[in-house]
Amino acid sequence: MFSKEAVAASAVLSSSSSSSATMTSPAETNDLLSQFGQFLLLLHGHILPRFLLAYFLVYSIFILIKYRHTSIAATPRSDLPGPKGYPLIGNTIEMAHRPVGSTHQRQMGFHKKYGKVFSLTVLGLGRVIHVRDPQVVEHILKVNFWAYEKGGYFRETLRPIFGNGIFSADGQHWRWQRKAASKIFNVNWYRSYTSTIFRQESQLVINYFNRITDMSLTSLTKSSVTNAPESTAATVSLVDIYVPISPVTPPREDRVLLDTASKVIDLQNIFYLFTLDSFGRIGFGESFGCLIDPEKEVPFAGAFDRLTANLSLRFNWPFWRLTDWWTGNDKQVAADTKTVYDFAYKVIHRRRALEEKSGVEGGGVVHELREGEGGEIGKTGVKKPGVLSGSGKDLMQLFMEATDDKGERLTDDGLKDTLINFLLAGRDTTAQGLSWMFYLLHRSQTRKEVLTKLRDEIDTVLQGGFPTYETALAQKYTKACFFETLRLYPSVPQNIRCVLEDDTLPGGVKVYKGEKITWGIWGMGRDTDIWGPDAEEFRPERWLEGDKFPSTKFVSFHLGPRTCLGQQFAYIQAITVTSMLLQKFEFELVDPDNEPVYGTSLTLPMANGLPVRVSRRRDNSFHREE
Ligand code: HEM
Repeated sequence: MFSKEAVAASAVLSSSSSSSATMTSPAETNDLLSQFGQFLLLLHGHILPRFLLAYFLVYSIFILIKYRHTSIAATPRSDLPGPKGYPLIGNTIEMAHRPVGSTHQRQMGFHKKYGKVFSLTVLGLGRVIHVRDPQVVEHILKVNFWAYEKGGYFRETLRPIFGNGIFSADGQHWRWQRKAASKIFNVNWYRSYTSTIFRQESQLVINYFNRITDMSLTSLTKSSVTNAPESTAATVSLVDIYVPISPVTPPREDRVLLDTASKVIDLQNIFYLFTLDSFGRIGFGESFGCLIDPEKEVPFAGAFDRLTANLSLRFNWPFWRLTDWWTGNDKQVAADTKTVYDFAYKVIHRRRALEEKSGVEGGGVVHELREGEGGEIGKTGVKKPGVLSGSGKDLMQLFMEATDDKGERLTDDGLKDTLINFLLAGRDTTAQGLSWMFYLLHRSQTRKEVLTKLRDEIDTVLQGGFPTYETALAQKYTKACFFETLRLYPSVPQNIRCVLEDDTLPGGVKVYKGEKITWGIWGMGRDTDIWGPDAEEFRPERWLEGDKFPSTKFVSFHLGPRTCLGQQFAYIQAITVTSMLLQKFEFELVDPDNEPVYGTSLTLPMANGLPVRVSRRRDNSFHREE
């Protein structure tokens, strides 16, 4: 049973003890010393590790018992119900488990079992309290806003994309950004600038669909736009703006035209291209050129998509450092971050050069957007085809002009973060909302009359004309369809805050500093306690009856001081493109009976896009000249 070393050690011990009783010579002393040295070596080489091993085992057993249902270093909340977790990792795996949609369903199941508040533990996050009550969510986001923050975990995990921008900022830094941005997102800007761009970009989608459906209507031909010179002038006209950032590009990996013969396109992909191009022009006056040829890949868009998908995986997976290193994903993230940053800095440096030349902040860029001449306003207040125009400053110009309380301006780094934060905020969210709306409008379970009512409203308000800021406000049913979509498929399906100081929630549950508190927007939108027995039904009428917006039970655009800055922007954009597409085309889902699978993201994409057949609208009594 004993190893050779242990026997030798005991021999050393016994020989040293027997010789200790007699006098020793120096030679014997040396011998004794060397034997003692050997003994220590053996102790170190054998017994000590055993001692350490034993200590380690006892400690591990203690840790295993202590954290038998929770993640390591998290103390469970004995006063709150919740699912038991696995030893040392708590509920980490089940909360990160794929497919993504199942996370929302699982959370909904836990609420059914444990009630409106439950707690669990997750590695990296510690104790996480899940809440489901609109009053509690309102308390966190509005009533006691200052007791909660985004916190370090959020900031560090998502740093490559958000940097110090508005999305991850807390405290004073957030306050400044919010104040500056609030001044920019106003009615005048929507009316004269963003609405015009939405219309023009929607027209490019129509041009593409016309090409697909073999119609030859193209008000902006491909050649007229790809040959346009790159714009650096202070005043930029429409044709100047349509500059593809990378004119020679490979075909897209994620294809838009899925089947040429039966005219099947991925509508979600089209909406991504539409919101990206729109944002390029609104953000810094240059289109990414995606809609000029939707079949060509735009490297920036590819890098941006991969980056957001990879970072969202990190957010849900505490072992990401290890797995990213193992799979080499960290290199991909670094390369994509560089592509995105390089692009942002290129835009900023161009503006700085213009600023220097003109002596005006940001270069004083104002975009003149022309869409044709000589029209008139119709009886309904709607502008007739071919008469629209607008002008305005882009986001970059407006942020370069903005100053903080001390009169200081944003640095290049600050501008880069701002650009990327707004791009992220404004691109995927609206594109996904639009995709889910087209899915809901055309799936087999939805009453046919919903689409009929929507078309009727579009035809009545627009009378065959183009949508404007004013018509978008008049289209109440269209807006209701969009909000109803976001209730069932919120673009931000889950949110989280860090508790900054101990607090008591409505209903009496205490939360403590350092805890995380989360609410599932996806689940709240389907909760029958909140929305009534028909909660799961797509029924836009509810927004025109009792459920008026804003309502504290609708949290898809958030609430309180950090409420979404772009909500009006988003629904005007959505109403514009929806109206222009439904004026001209009919859509048929390739799979009308099944819900699309959810993709991996911080937002709520469809994993496999939205394949639809597109054809020219047959019952159109209004014909719009183009
Ligand atoms: C369907 C479309 C959209 C939805 C559902 C949506 C939803 C949200 C949500 C839930 C938040 C809160 C995030 C948080 O603090 O945790 C938010 C914040 C924000 N959104 Fe949106 N958003 C949409 C479109 C847009 C657009 C188009 C823009 C701008 C162009 C925008 C700009 C912002 C900004 C700047 C914030 C940060 C506000 C702050 O922290 O003070 N959003 N949005």
